[in-house]
Amino acid sequence: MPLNIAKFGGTSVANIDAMSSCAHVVQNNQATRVVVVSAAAGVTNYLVQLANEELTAEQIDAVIASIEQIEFAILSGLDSPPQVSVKLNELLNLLRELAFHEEILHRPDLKDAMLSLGERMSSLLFAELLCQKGVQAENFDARKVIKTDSDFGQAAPDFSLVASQAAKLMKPELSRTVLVTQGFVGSDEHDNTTTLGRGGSDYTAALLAEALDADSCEIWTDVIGVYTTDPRITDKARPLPELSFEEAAEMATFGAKVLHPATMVPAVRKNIPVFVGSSREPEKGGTWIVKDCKNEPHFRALTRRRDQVLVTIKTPSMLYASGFLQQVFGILARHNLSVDLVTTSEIAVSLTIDNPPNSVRARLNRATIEDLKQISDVSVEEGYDLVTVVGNNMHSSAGVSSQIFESVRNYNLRLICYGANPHNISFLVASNDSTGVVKELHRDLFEGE
Ligand SMILES: Nc1ncnc2c1ncn2[C@@H]1O[C@H](COP(=O)(O)OP(=O)(O)O)[C@@H](O)[C@H]1O
Ligand SMILES: N[C@@H](CC(=O)OP(=O)(O)O)C(=O)O
Repeated sequence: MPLNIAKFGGTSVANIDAMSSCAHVVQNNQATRVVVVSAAAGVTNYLVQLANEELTAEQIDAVIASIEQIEFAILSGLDSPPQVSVKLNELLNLLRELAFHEEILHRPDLKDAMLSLGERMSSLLFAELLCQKGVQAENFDARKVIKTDSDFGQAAPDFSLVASQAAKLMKPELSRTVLVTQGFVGSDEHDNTTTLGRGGSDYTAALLAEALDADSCEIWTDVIGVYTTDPRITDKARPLPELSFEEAAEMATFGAKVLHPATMVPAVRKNIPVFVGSSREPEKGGTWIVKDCKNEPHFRALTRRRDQVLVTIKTPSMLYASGFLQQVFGILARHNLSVDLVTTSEIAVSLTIDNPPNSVRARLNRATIEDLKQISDVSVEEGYDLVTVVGNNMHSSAGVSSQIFESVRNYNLRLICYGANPHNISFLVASNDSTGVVKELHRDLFEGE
């Protein structure tokens, strides 16, 4: 019997109507035996607020009330037995306890316990909805299987442990019941709750697909596939029927929010096709992400990643010196920052760092800058976005770069990264320009066909 893992994102489980569409999707595919759900849309943002912001008691109450409103609205749409509302209230009590915990702003373990609650509530409610629709389904605690390190907020899974736990605890159940589990959530060796980073439910689905040797992994969301660019940027964007693993990984890494950047890693390891489609309009089909595509166009898609910070580190002692870059990257690694673009000159190195709001962990912080200042002059510029052209053989084909640069000739490109791999060309532009840059590129590279 083939096995499919279906993941439903936040907008797909935002309310009872959206959840009902997801239930249909599950019912229509007998192979779907594992369902991964995200928190209802908006809930994780509220939880991040409670975990990271200094709020008054009234403000905390107001945020909790907003979460309760979302969860109770779903509950009221269910014809649910009393034990579901008892369990939901237990989770909400835990939320209240953590929100008012005096150490919540300083303890990453408590933050992750809090952040997990959105997924724990939605999986409870979705499992119940499936049962009411006549599907034999059970809520399953992902923390028993998604074993990770203790890097709270961005925990890394231990693949072999995930595989052995899934084989032991999930596989034997699948002939009996559909398991509805939480995306984004795991646990470390001491059974502390961990989370995989924002958007991490896609990653959970791919990890379980790998661990359970699934035949496919479906990512159900609010768009009918992966588009040539974010359809919110231009209504000319069009869905792609097919993408390669490499192209999808580049798109995810460089900002296509529809997929978490790590999603493709387990899929590639086991060559598992990944489908992206809309849970509201499943009949419209979607994008299949596969190992080998029928064609490999130079230009496949455009992505934009917002909230980039440009850090320039400048020191005359870099001239003819060795070991300076090592020092810089050592400091960034100590502060857990990952760098995207890097350019160097004789006495300066510029690099970009992701600095999104609503991140689980503070990204660029004062302490990092202070440490960098110990070895050099540092300037920090905010207000940039990274625009990336994703495609194939871009570094080895004549005319590719001239087409791109001709298209954006009226914009100031602050930093360009070209040819580090054959699948992308990236440049940093002022945030105010990025919509225009993507639209122009889209028109010139994708709308003439
Ligand atoms: N290339 C792209 N193709 C499709 N959607 C994209 C792309 N880039 C960004 N997106 C955005 O990703 C959104 C879906 O991701 P997300 O909001 O995280 O969904 P979910 O809550 O289902 O996980 C879409 O609504 C769309 O605006
Ligand atoms: N709820 C988590 C994990 C996630 O993947 O959500 P979504 O599938 O809605 O992007 C978040 O908001 O980050």
